[in-house]
Amino acid sequence: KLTTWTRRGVKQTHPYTILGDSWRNIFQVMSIPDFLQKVYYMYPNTRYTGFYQILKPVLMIKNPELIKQIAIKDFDHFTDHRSLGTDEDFEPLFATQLFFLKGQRWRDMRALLSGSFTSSKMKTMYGLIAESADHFTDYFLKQSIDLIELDLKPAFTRFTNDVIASTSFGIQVDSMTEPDNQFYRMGSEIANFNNLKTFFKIFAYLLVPSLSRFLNMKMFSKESSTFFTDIISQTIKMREEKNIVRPDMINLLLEVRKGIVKKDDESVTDTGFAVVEESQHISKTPKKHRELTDTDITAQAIIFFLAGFDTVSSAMSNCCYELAINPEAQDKLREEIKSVLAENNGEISYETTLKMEYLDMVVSETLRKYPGLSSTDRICVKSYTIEPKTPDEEPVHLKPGDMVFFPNFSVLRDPKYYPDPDKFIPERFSEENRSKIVPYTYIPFGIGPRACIGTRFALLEVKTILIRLLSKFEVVPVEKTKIPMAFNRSTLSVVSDNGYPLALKRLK
Ligand code: HEM
Repeated sequence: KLTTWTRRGVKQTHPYTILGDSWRNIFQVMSIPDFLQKVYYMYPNTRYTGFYQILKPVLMIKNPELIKQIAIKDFDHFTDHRSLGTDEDFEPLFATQLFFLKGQRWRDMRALLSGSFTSSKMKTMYGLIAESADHFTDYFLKQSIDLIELDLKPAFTRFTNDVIASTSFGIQVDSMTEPDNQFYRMGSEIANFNNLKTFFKIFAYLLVPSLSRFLNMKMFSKESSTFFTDIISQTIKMREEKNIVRPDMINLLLEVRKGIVKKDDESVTDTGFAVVEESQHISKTPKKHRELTDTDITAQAIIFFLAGFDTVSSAMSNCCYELAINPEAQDKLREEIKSVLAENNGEISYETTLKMEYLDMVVSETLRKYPGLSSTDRICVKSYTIEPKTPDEEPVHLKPGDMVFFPNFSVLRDPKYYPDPDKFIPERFSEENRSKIVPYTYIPFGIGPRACIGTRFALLEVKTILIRLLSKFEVVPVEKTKIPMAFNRSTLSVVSDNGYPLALKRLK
């Protein structure tokens, strides 16, 4: 019987012996957000609840102050994410990605990469994002029909694919007009964690890593690893031989490798309320421990792809879904877009994008209702005790290897922090209301030194596409649009189970 948490004095779920609580997700009886809600509300007045991911005991931390304590104040005890069993000598392209690196290796890499995600670096890359957004909008503008019915998610996925191809791999593709291009095919293959084969690979890694190694079961196919490695190494070679400078991520990483540190222009406006500032932990880490190899650069370009492909297209889709079913919010946003553009001679630039306050409120509220990842984990790396705060709590002793879990989705939908949590209310994030948000409850990008590194990039992409789309089209619901949304049961992200059937209505 799985009773680890009961024995440690923690209230726990009622798991099955072999699959723990995961049977609901394995057999897709329940979506992950719905499962989180079930555990979160099982013992309403507790700060934490124990549950089991297959056989692994996991402690769900529900209280925002305790989340802060673990993720920020006592971060040194919880520096890592759960590993998927692969390690550097077995599959370097997977294991050296920032998300999976551990301890000092993670700190060094994060410190090296963080300088590439500042506001002024985003401003430099804005032109590339805007170019892909123009191709995307032109594709629809060229169609001579007034009402284009489509599933918006696959369309946005093609857009985010093209942005990462351009900004992280240095190549230009237009996946709307060339739907079968090789980059999109290979990218979709590595980013698809929902197929049965990948599911069993992950299952095997978690249960018997040695068997996975023995059977040489790698996360990426040989074809896709070779494809991405070749693109990066050819691009690096060409840039070094011909002294080519392109305002993209590869260029920034090559500068890091050469030790070129360009001073950031701190006057550049930031991309939005949801930005997570880089932590002091990271800025204090020495910048140059180990040189970035070509494999390191490829692995990071791949994680930017994996982390930014589905999350960003989901945010765009969820936002358009909400705007379609809340037409007054859509009209208000379009008014703002039109008036800021009129004040700036119709020019859409990095600066004009960030002048749009209601746009920022709409995006912040979208990420509150639909955080890209419904939860995130931390592994205890140094023994730790959660001291009791109430008479019914006992000290909870955590040892290295124990796993804690932040239910981002449930915190962001908790009526204690966000009244009427299922309603889409951008005004929660107006200048005057922001200060009322309870600290450490706005966590769509995670929290602490290990939070998302790409927050600015993600917000800029979402805003860039929304401005273009909404200035030319109205997004409207169609018969198949499901209200309210039911969540997809096979993914960690917070997305609809019947896609995003909507229509783009050309503005007169
Ligand atoms: C709306 C879009 C996005 C959402 C909602 C999102 C959310 C997240 C979350 C929740 C985490 C885990 C944080 C934690 O454990 O506390 C994360 C990590 C990460 N994200 Fe994002 N993300 C988004 C877009 C992006 C983009 C565009 C990039 C890169 C260009 C990116 C790169 C990363 C990386 C590298 C990590 C691992 C950081 C580390 O372990 O140090 N993400 N993201």
